[in-house]
Formats: sequence, C-alpha cells, structure tokens
Amino acid sequence: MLKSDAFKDKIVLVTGGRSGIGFQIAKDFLQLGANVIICSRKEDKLKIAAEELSTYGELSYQACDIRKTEDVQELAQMIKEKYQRLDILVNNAGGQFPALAEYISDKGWNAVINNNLNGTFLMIREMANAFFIPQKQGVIVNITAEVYRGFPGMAHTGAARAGVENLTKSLAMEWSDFNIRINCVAPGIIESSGLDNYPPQIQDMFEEAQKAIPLKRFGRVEDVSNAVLFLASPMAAYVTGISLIVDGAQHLGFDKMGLARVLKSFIS
Ligand SMILES: CCCCCCC/C=C/C(=O)SCCNC(=O)CCNC(=O)[C@H](O)C(C)(C)COP(=O)(O)OP(=O)(O)OC[C@H]1O[C@@H](n2cnc3c(N)ncnc32)[C@H](O)[C@@H]1OP(=O)(O)O
Ligand SMILES: NC(=O)C1=CN([C@@H]2O[C@H](COP(=O)(O)OP(=O)(O)OC[C@H]3O[C@@H](n4cnc5c(N)ncnc54)[C@H](OP(=O)(O)O)[C@@H]3O)[C@@H](O)[C@H]2O)C=CC1
Repeated sequence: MLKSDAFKDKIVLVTGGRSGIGFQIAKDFLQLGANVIICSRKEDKLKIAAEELSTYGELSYQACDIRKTEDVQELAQMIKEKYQRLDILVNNAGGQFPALAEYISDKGWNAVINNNLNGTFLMIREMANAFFIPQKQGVIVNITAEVYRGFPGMAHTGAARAGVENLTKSLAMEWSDFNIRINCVAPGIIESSGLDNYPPQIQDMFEEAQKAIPLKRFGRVEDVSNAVLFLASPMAAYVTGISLIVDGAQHLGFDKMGLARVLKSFIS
C-alpha cells in the first residue's frame, strides 16, 4: 500500500476520468494527496463525476475531446493558469465498438483510430510541450488493452492500442533526455461502466468468459488503478517504455475468438 501522502501536491491529469477505470484512478490519486484534473466529452456527466470526486480532494474538470487540438490546448492553458505545472498524465480516455473487420466502415475505423491512437498522441504531445519538456520532468501512463494475440472482433482497437504501445517505446527513448518516463497499462476485461456499451448478446458471454480466464474473474477497476499508481510513483523510477499487463493471465490462456464468434452468429 502506498502512504496516504504518496502523491501529495502532485498535479495529475486523468483523461476520461468521469467514469469507470478513469474515475477510480482519479479517486485513488485524490486519496493519496494529489490535485486531480479530469476531462471528457460529455460536460453534464463530467460535472456530476467532479462533484463526487471533489469530496476526496482538490479536483478540477474541463470538457475536452482528446481528438481536438484546440480542446487539448485549452485544457493545457487551464492547467497552466491554475497550477503552473503538470506532474502526471494518465491517458485513459478511449473506446471502440465490436465489429467484424470486413464490416468496419472508413468512418468507423477512423473514429476508433482517432479516439485511441491519435487522441492519445495529441494529448501526449501537447502536455509534453506545455509542461514535461520545459519542466525536464514528467510521468505518462497510457491505458491500452490486452491485444497480444490480436483482438478478433475489435481489430481497429487492437491496431490502435498496439500503436500506442509502440509510441510509448519510442518516446521512452526520445524523451529520456527530458527525464520523462512513459509506460502503458494493458487491461484485460475489466468490470466497469465501459462494459455497459456492449450489446446483450455479448454481455451474455461474460459469465463463461470469466471462467475461462486463468484467474477465473474479470478485473476490477482497482486492479487497473493500482498498476497506474505503481507506474506513476517513485517505486517505478527506473521503469520506462513497458506495458504492464493487468489481465489475470488472459493473454496467455483465453479463447480470443469468442467475441468474433458471437459477431459471426449475428450474420449467419
Ligand atoms: C468476451 C468479451 C470481450 C469484450 C472485451 C471488452 C474489452 C474492452 C472494453 C472496453 O474498452 S470498455 C470501454 C468501452 N467504452 C466505449 O467504447 C465508449 C466509447 N466509445 C465510443 O465513444 C465510440 O465507440 C467511438 C466510435 C470509438 C467514438 O465515437 P464517435 O463519437 O467518434 O463516433 P460515432 O459518431 O459514434 O461513430 C462514428 C462511426 O463509427 C462507427 N460506429 C460507431 N459505433 C458503432 C457500432 N456500435 N457499431 C458499428 N459501427 C459503429 C460508425 O461507422 C459511425 O459512423 P455512422 O455510421 O454513425 O455515421
Ligand atoms: N473495461 C474494460 O474491459 C477495458 C477498458 N479498456 C480501456 O480503458 C479505458 C477506460 O475504460 P472504461 O472505464 O471501462 O470505459 P468507459 O466507457 O466508462 O470510459 C471511457 C471514458 O473515456 C471518455 N472518452 C471517450 N472518448 C473520449 C474522447 N474522444 N475525448 C475525451 N474523453 C473521451 C468517456 O467520457 P465521454 O463519453 O464523456 O467522453 C469515458 O469517461 C478506455 O480507454 C477503454 O477502452 C481497455 C481494456 C479493457
């Protein structure tokens, strides 16, 4: 367990912090003494989450679509005016939809690549230029997904997350001169609000899927947050350019075709 002041006075930005995994990450940082900023697209839901989170500590929020340069620059400006620096960026915002690859339209493919790869890069570039490079210090943690034997049924997100993982390795090298550490956390299937986006036929698979995961359960939002806290903390001072897989060994032993099989059954 980290000490209750482990992140005292650190300034932490959590994208997608209004729900699910991001909400838990924001809450944990607040409880460990950090000043936290959350952002996401839907301002009404963001405000409700911010009200709850502010009971745990100093919390700010701003609506921001991570795919829009102007939104991201305005967010950086707000952080600069309010806190004058940023210590930790957690790129958690993202998502996708289940689809067999042959049915993914140009617009659908681009939406998922934009959300998960381009949006993450944009956030990293803008926060690095505004804060981490001039400060000569910074920590970045990217939430990706367990995509190590591909992601049948969600090929677009598999490609995007693999892109973020490789980007992370490049930046760990390039930005080591600026004392910037950058890592990924790659979750398996996590019981969170995110799973509510999946249609009932897919949710029907969840009970069986849990039994097929070596640790016999889906992950919890706390499992992902704990990995983020470790990578953001001084305990990981010599760790950069890696992906920490948080998946109950799903990447080693789990039938990854299950989702694609359900999608194929809709069609036949
Ligand atoms: C055994 C079980 C395995 C399950 C594993 C689960 C592991 C991973 C879990 C998670 O990641 S949980 C988090 C999930 N949360 C989300 O996904 C929420 C965020 N998602 C989104 O915001 C969207 O899905 C988005 C497409 C990534 C972004 O949306 P955006 O607002 O940019 O685009 P839209 O205008 O909504 O859509 C653009 C375009 O995309 C296509 N499309 C979108 N949704 C679907 C869909 N459900 N089915 C098919 N195609 C879709 C479509 O072409 C859209 O264009 P139009 O046709 O609407 O013009
Ligand atoms: N749950 C799971 O099993 C897994 C989740 N993940 C990933 O973990 C992350 C968190 O997922 P989870 O909490 O489960 O899902 P949620 O759907 O609850 O969270 C996604 C969050 O991202 C925000 N968001 C999405 N797109 C954008 C955008 N373009 N700009 C700003 N904010 C955005 C959403 O808010 P808003 O709609 O207001 O913009 C929301 O707060 C996601 O990247 C997800 O794909 C990875 C593997 C497994």
